Amino acid sequence: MAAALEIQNLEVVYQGVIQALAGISLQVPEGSIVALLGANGAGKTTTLKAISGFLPLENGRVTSGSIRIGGDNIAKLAPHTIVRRGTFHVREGRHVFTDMTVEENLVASTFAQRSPRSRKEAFDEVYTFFPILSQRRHQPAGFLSGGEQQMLAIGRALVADPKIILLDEPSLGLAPLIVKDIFEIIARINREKKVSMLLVEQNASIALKYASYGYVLETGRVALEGTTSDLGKNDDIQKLYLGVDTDEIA
Ligand SMILES: Nc1ncnc2c1ncn2[C@@H]1O[C@H](COP(=O)(O)OP(=O)(O)OP(=O)(O)O)[C@@H](O)[C@H]1O
Repeated sequence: MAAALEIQNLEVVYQGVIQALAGISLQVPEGSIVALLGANGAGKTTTLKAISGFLPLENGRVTSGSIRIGGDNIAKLAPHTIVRRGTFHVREGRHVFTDMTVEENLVASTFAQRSPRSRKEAFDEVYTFFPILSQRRHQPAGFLSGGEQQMLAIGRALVADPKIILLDEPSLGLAPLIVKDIFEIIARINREKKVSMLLVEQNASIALKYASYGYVLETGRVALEGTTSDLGKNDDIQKLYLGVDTDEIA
């Protein structure tokens, strides 16, 4: 299967000295959901920022390696060019414009729209996936619950009609039932719109459930990779990420 995203030997350095990624390689096949797991500071968010072109904003730099989207190396492109080519980064912490209404937040994403469809069509699609946003469309986004803000953050990505969405910790700080609802919709977007996803999650059990393949990062390197069904059976993953006491089971 063709790759929506292919990273080879990627190295990233912040402030000229802090090496955050020390040569990682990974692939997201077209139409798939791939999980990126790892402890705090392993380099997950840095990987997403390298793809979306955000590193220079934090004095970070790709020092070596390639990031290919649809075959083209985008490692040196500016963020607005990358998003217009179909890669949308839904950042950790539900970045929405809190003083703007739900619909104004969607309008703010139209600069990145790839398809010629009208705003109305794009917004109606968001409201079909997230009906609660339609009810709240004229309210300031700051009045939404955490779960609704996460839905809006994903809705803003949908407006752009991306080929691939980079999702950074969509479950963070949300109640388990809301997390399940949001992931069911993420899975529908992936299935129905064939949008590929690279998913960073601390919640390994949910990531392994919805992704088909996963990579585990450790201090800037890929320590382990495999299908999510294999990773779910791995002793280290069970101990470190799923809270299973494998010694006790044995
Ligand atoms: N803006 C920055 N300036 C300097 N160092 C940074 C910056 N952002 C991240 N780092 C460092 O790069 C490494 C990787 O950080 P990163 O945020 O990518 O990890 P992570 O796996 O996403 O962790 P978390 O789960 O805590 O978000 C860490 O050592 C971190 O301290």
